[in-house]
Amino acid sequence: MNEQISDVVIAMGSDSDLEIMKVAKDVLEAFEVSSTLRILSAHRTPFEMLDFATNARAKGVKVIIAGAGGAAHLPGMIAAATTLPVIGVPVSLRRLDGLDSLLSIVQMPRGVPVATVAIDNATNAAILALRILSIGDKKIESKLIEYAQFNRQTSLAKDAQLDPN
Ligand SMILES: Nc1c(C(=O)O)ncn1[C@@H]1O[C@H](COP(=O)(O)O)[C@@H](O)[C@H]1O
Repeated sequence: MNEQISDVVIAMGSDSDLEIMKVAKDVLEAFEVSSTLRILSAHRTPFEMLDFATNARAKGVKVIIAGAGGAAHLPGMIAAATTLPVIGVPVSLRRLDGLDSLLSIVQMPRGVPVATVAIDNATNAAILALRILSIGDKKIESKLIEYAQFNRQTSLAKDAQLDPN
């Protein structure tokens, strides 16, 4: 088991989610924030998943990103066992196109929130994690401002190219 812990842990239900979830790690890396990838499943490794969620805060984790597909109970079960913020990524599978994952993650009962991003949108999960971390970190805050400026400039350039007249 990987015991190395960063501010952000990116958990996923299976290695088949890795291609989608790895994007969150790449985005965090671009902001110079390290993260730890874990395969944890509420269904297949319930005891390890609960052990992780129960002890995450004490180990220094600040935000948990959790992605899963299908009957995607992982983000909600992690949220049930920690008071840390949990960001859920619905991963799309071949059948049902991710709608099952989305509904499994987003429809949490009152009192146990999972901040759910769009289907397969691990980028937004990372950006939201960075926004949470930026509350206590000026360096991340200024990088987020730069990122928004970059997106603005990119969009303005596309607008200008569309019809230069
Ligand atoms: N939804 C969950 C959970 C869970 O919620 O605990 N554990 C695995 N899975 C999901 O099962 C899908 C298929 O997994 P396999 O490809 O390993 O059969 C994956 O998208 C995974 O997230």
